[in-house]
Amino acid sequence: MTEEKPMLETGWNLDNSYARLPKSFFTKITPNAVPSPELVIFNDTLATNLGLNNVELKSKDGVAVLAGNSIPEGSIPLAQAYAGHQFGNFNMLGDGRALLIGEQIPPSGDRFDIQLKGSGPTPYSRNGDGRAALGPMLREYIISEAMHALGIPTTRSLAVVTTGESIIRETELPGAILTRVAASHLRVGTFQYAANFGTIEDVRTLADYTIERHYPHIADDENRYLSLLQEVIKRQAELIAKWQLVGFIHGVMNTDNMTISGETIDYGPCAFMDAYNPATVFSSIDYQGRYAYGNQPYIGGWNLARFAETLLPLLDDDQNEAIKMATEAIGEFNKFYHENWYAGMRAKLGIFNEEKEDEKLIEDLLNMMQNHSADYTNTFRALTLDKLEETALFNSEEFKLWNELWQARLKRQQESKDDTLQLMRNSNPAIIPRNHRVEVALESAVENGDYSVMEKLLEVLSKPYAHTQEQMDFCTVPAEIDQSYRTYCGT
Ligand SMILES: Nc1ncnc2c1ncn2[C@@H]1O[C@H](COP(=O)(O)OP(=O)(O)OP(=O)(O)O)[C@@H](O)[C@H]1O
Repeated sequence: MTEEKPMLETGWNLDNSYARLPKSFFTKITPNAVPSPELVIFNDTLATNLGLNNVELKSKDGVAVLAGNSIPEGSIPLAQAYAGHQFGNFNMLGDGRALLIGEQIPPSGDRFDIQLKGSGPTPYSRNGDGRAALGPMLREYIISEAMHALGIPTTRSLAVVTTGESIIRETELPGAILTRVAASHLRVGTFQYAANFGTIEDVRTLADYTIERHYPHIADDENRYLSLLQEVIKRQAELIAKWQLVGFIHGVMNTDNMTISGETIDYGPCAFMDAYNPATVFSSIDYQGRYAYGNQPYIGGWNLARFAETLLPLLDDDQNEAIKMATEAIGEFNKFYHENWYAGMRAKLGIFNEEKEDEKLIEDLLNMMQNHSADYTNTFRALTLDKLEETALFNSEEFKLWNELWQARLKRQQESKDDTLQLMRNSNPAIIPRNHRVEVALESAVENGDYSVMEKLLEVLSKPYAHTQEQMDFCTVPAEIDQSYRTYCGT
């Protein structure tokens, strides 16, 4: 008698709350099958956290789901409608190459969107082919996971499968699908879509849905829609401060790339800054420097003002009153942002409490770093490890004076040297995903099918605050970084 094999439980436990919104918010869609899906990278830890069965998901049937060739039980696949300001211009957009297969509810009871990016055309594809190339999907995988390890709210990456199909960009490229995991895919652009193409009731429905999903504690507030605006403003202020503190440049802060949950989304032309310079831009299409590092907080405020506009009819029947409320709320963004950034900067310098002169201490350091083209990450790392000779500033008189002031400042606080050091270690990463490292890993994977470089990189990036020699060797910036790695093209 043959032994009966136990059925493997897949672990999928999908709900489709988004599909219960009015029909205008999405289009139900069956994914286009791809010829020969192959799993190339898989996030075991994340899969486990999602309550998924790793073994099953990596099997042929499991990979078919990650490729959109089969739909898991309980899934209602759909493309989400949204609009957005792209480089300041308003457009109707929507998931043109992605679909939501549902919301996974692990035993913890949390809810996570599971989205396939690169899964084929949708009614929102406009002229696009609905597909994604392997390189950019691996890039999103690496950087989003690195951001998570740095403690920055972000969408996550569960897997990348190659499709067996070539796609045409400037050249022929291997196609791929990324499984993206997010608190939700609600964007400022989702609200802009409802406000511009729907009714006030649509905006209200969307706002109520958002409150229930992300901000249930404000549900009974006197003006829940004002509270929603204030909460999103707070989360974005926290998020953008975190970006600035690690030198992350998002690169394409269009309103459709700003989430309502406060997670970082869309890793297109993003990168981490090497030499400190607020004017740094990575995207090859950002001619005006709109999305330069130093502009990110301003753009954050601009995008949130667009969000506020969508909520005006819900804030107050008297529109003058509504505008007043919204303006006041938006005005708070700068304050929240600055508080978060300033606290983070003090922590980077090992400072626990606040003194009036701290702002000047920070400002002076940043100015010196800019004047000497000092590497952002490595300067703070050198301060953390007391290896001042490793900073580009070391020989300058100005720095010597600054260092004396800093040391005196640290002596004025009660915390022990060890506590100070620990604070700095926890606030200054030893390693970030340097663009040239990422590009080398991608080249090896895409050109040679060798994923070992990427896997090693992911491993090192998963412990960014471990200041071990091995970690730090990864952080070295070669003198001759290939400048072509500094611009980004193609999706
Ligand atoms: N190859 C493509 N085919 C169809 N639509 C596309 C394609 N590439 C981008 N789009 C659409 O163009 C818009 C802007 O693209 P962008 O590159 O910012 O987004 P994305 O990376 O595809 O998606 P996301 O913001 O979800 O990460 C989106 O609506 C996107 O769906």
